[in-house]
Amino acid sequence: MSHHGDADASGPRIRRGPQTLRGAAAAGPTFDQLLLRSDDPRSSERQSTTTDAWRVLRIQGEFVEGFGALADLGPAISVFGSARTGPGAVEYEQAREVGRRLAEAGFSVVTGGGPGAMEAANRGAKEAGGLSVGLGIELPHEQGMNDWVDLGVDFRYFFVRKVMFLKYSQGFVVVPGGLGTLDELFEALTLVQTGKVTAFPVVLLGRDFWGPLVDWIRDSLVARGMVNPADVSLLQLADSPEEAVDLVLNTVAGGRWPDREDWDPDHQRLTADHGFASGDPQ
Ligand SMILES: C/C(=C\CNc1ncnc2c1ncn2[C@@H]1O[C@H](COP(=O)(O)O)[C@@H](O)[C@H]1O)CO
Repeated sequence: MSHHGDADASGPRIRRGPQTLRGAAAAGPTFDQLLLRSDDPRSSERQSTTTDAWRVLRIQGEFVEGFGALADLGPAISVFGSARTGPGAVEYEQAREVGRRLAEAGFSVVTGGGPGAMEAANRGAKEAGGLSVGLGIELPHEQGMNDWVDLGVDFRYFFVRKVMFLKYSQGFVVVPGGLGTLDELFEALTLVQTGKVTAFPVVLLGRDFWGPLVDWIRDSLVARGMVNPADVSLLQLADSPEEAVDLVLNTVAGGRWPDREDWDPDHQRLTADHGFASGDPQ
């Protein structure tokens, strides 16, 4: 699907679930906006209950579709990063190289299916002959799945989509990004920290970009007792695509990362000596 020509005389194109809409047909809220609004003018208690009940079924259907589409994916790494990093930018080329190296190592590459770093990682994977996966999201005025996705699944709900990233990936490479990237990064870290998932490697590519965030976590959050020092070691910093891919794949392949034995149930956190083979995140 090309991105070109989306905005013409009839206005920008948006997607609502399986529908692609323009102009008058695109008026009105998205499914996410309807779900999350608290001031729905149409909602008597009965209508609201009925509507939400149907939404639950739609959400259920989205899980079923996602699980069905991805069940046979095999080894996969997710790449998160800015939707706004354009071709030619250093970060775009780095994400592309990450996608390429992961594919060459036999891993499927999973992204949010959008533009920027997502497109770059999908592109690298496809160029290397790997399976390039996009978990798209319905957004107002979204541009649609990028051209480099081979297996694309669209979601209406961010939270359903996040489950798919976490369920079907053995690790994460995170390239520079904004709020969406931070959301995905911290979702993964929180689930590891709280023992909701078996831990997996999280590699941050770009020491200049991510270093200050890791410093802040250690110097402020750890220093104030809000984060266990061991949790900081869940993050691994890399300077190059090669290093990022090596770190994530070494950890997946043979590294020892936290499992249930490293979980301290009394304190609801990882023990400090779990031996995560991450190297120094500083
Ligand atoms: C803003 C633009 C396009 C938005 N399209 C997106 N499509 C798919 N996934 C997206 C999109 N925007 C954000 N995401 C998800 O969040 C991460 C990037 O967000 P950030 O705020 O840019 O860091 C990314 O990993 C996606 O999963 C085009 O102008």
